[in-house]
Amino acid sequence: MAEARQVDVVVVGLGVGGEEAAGRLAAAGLNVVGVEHRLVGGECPYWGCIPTKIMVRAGNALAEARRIPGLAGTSTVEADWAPVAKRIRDEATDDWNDKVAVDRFTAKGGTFVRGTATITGPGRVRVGDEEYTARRGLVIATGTAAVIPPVEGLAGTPYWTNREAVEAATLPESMLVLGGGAIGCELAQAYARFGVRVTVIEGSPRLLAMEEPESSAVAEAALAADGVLVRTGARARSVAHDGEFQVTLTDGTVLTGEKLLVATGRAARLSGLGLENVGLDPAARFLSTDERMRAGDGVWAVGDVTGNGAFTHMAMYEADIAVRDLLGQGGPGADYRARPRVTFLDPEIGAVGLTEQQAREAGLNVQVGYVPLNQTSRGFIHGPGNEGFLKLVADHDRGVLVGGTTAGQSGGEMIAAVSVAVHAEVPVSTLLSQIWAYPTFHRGLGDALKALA
Ligand SMILES: Cc1cc2nc3c(=O)[nH]c(=O)nc-3n(C[C@H](O)[C@H](O)[C@H](O)COP(=O)(O)OP(=O)(O)OC[C@H]3O[C@@H](n4cnc5c(N)ncnc54)[C@H](O)[C@@H]3O)c2cc1C
Ligand SMILES: NC(=O)c1ccc[n+]([C@@H]2O[C@H](COP(=O)([O-])OP(=O)(O)OC[C@H]3O[C@@H](n4cnc5c(N)ncnc54)[C@H](O)[C@@H]3O)[C@@H](O)[C@H]2O)c1
Repeated sequence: MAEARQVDVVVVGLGVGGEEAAGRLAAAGLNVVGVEHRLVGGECPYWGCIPTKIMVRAGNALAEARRIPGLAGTSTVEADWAPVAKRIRDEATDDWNDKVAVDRFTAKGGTFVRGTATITGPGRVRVGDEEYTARRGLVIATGTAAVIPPVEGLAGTPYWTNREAVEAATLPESMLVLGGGAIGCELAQAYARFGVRVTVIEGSPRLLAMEEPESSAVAEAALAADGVLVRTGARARSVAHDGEFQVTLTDGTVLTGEKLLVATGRAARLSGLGLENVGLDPAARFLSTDERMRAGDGVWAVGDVTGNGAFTHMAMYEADIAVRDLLGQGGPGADYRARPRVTFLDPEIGAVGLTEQQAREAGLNVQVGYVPLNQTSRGFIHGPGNEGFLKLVADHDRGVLVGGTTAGQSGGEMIAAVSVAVHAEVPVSTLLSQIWAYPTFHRGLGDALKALA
């Protein structure tokens, strides 16, 4: 093996977090090697956020057109997946080619290496026959991969994960979805709106189980309105495939579908990375980090791999903190109190901070303000498609909001106001004196604040 090449930093995995960290460090003048074995940009642009939101946008256009009767005349809607698949292939993913992203990184002065990185010792990384020694340290940004549950018969069948669902040039006639979290729900609704017969099988008693129960109810009603059959509290006992999928539930029910999408969560794959060579536990679920994103001596970790929230904005946020630390620039450390998330259903479900239950479990003196969207002026005006609610969670003792959910049209936009309040700890008394424009959806936040009790 050739002598190890001396550099400043090696970034392992150039998904959202790694690309941001590597690009920023290279632009700052450091000698940076970025290693990626698939596509630079990672899950979000090629199989995650961007293509799935292109599907959601298209599905929402169909749904809105179907709301014309009763509001504005008549409409005839004929769904066609071809423009969606074309946008995903041509505009979003460049036919799953990352040349533009690689060039963007190298133009900043970074060295790109395509391959699988293994950590061989402190500051040392091997990719194929090459070895690199990083003077300042390593950034681990290896993301997560789909978890495939150990259901009898599932392995070996041609099941889909989000990757195949995103790459589909044509749609199946029917699809079973195992898992009713963010991926399962978003893809179920998008596919259903294009005429696919979709069944969601969720093991826990409700969809979007990590969110407010009201969010789960909204999600379930929205999917049902689009013709999706939702089976909650249902576990798959076995899977068989003979041209079509048969999923047998633990209660004996047999569900069939042309495709089976497995959307049962994602996990960091830490074994095989060589973490033991830098004193870290390869059997851990995630890489735990301090407030500077340090996972160990000379090792930083950012993005999904840290387990602090598998969202693109979290990967970008953590990359910024690691970059500042590596460059000795100081600034604020990681603070997860106001972590926002949006499930892109129609209605959109925005959320930030703690749910009511999480706040109670944290021992806070909880107050809740809840307003159904259809009871606000804008909800009334909007009519069809006005499902949703606003829910605020306050810590009465400190007089601040600690969380909130904004479900409805623009729910993902409305959450911004609650995020500011939670992040900046704006006193509830100050928020109560705020002027909210009429007749907006977000004006309902004023009502929810008044309802805090
Ligand atoms: C269907 C779907 C929809 C989503 N929608 C949204 C959304 O709307 N909004 C949102 O905020 N988030 C969304 N997410 C989550 C978002 O995609 C992730 O949070 C984000 O991609 C995390 O970035 P990351 O850099 O941590 O990891 P990744 O993007 O997974 O990148 C990690 C990279 O590391 C590479 N890698 C791994 N191991 C090695 C190795 N040993 N050597 C070299 N390279 C390696 C991988 O190939 C990969 O490119 C979605 C995810 C999915 C699956
Ligand atoms: N809009 C967004 O920001 C967005 C969209 C998609 C994904 N994501 C990110 O990706 C992550 C992964 O998404 P996901 O939907 O795969 O995971 P998830 O953890 O959100 O949901 C997985 C669901 O599958 C269920 N489940 C697990 N095993 C099961 C089984 N054997 N049978 C039936 N149900 C089972 C779980 O109870 C859970 O509800 C999300 O948590 C989120 O961080 C974000």
